[in-house]
Amino acid sequence: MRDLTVGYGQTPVLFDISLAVNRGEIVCLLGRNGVGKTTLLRSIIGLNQPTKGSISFGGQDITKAPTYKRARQGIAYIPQGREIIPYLSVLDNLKMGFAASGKKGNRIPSEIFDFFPMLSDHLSRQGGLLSGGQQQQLAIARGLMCNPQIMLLDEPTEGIQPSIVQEIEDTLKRINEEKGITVMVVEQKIEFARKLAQKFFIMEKGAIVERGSTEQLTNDLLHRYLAV
Ligand SMILES: Nc1ncnc2c1ncn2[C@@H]1O[C@H](COP(=O)(O)OP(=O)(O)OP(=O)(O)O)[C@@H](O)[C@H]1O
Repeated sequence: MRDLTVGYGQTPVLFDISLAVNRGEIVCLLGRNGVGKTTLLRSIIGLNQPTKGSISFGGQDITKAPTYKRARQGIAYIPQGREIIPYLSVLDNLKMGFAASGKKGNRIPSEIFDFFPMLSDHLSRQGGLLSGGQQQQLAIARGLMCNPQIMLLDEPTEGIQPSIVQEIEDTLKRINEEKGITVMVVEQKIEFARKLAQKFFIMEKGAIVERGSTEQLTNDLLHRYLAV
């Protein structure tokens, strides 16, 4: 991403953001509420359009590509709040991944149940009847159905009980290691982000103000940019 400037109407929200994520990395994006983290992820998948700057993915300029093409090129977006379709079954929620990837298919690959064994016990249940943690796992699994190269996750641990947070951390690590999928995660839970990611970016007022490897994520930085 180079010099990306994005706004809502006339109001700019992201200012000249430049950042790079290498293939196979896990990176986290941190910052207080309202600094622009969600807008940044939405810009990568094409739900917000920049007024300036560019985004390239796998060497291709995707700045003007529509969202569905970005999904087909290998970008999966797992939004804040998960956006499971509540009245569809777990199975049908998963099958939506076929539509997003542009590939025809009817059978859910077994690896989905290998990463998320819980789902196989609930395939015929309505998605909206799952717990928050189970819905989050379903949302990640639905993203994985698109066979992505990168997964963008917006606060995957929000409102989720600690045991499931640990499961999500372990599964994301496995997905990264076993499938080589790059992961970019927006997080408020610092310990989760620290354990999961190798690199961090901190945002403040629509700009990246600090970046580095997670070992460099000192308490001083956390206090300065994340304490409320
Ligand atoms: N649809 C919208 N229309 C107008 N302004 C918006 C819209 N969505 C977000 N904003 C504004 O853009 C700014 C950045 O919001 P954004 O949701 O990207 O921040 P965030 O860091 O993800 O916050 P949070 O941690 O609360 O999710 C905020 O000032 C917000 O009020």
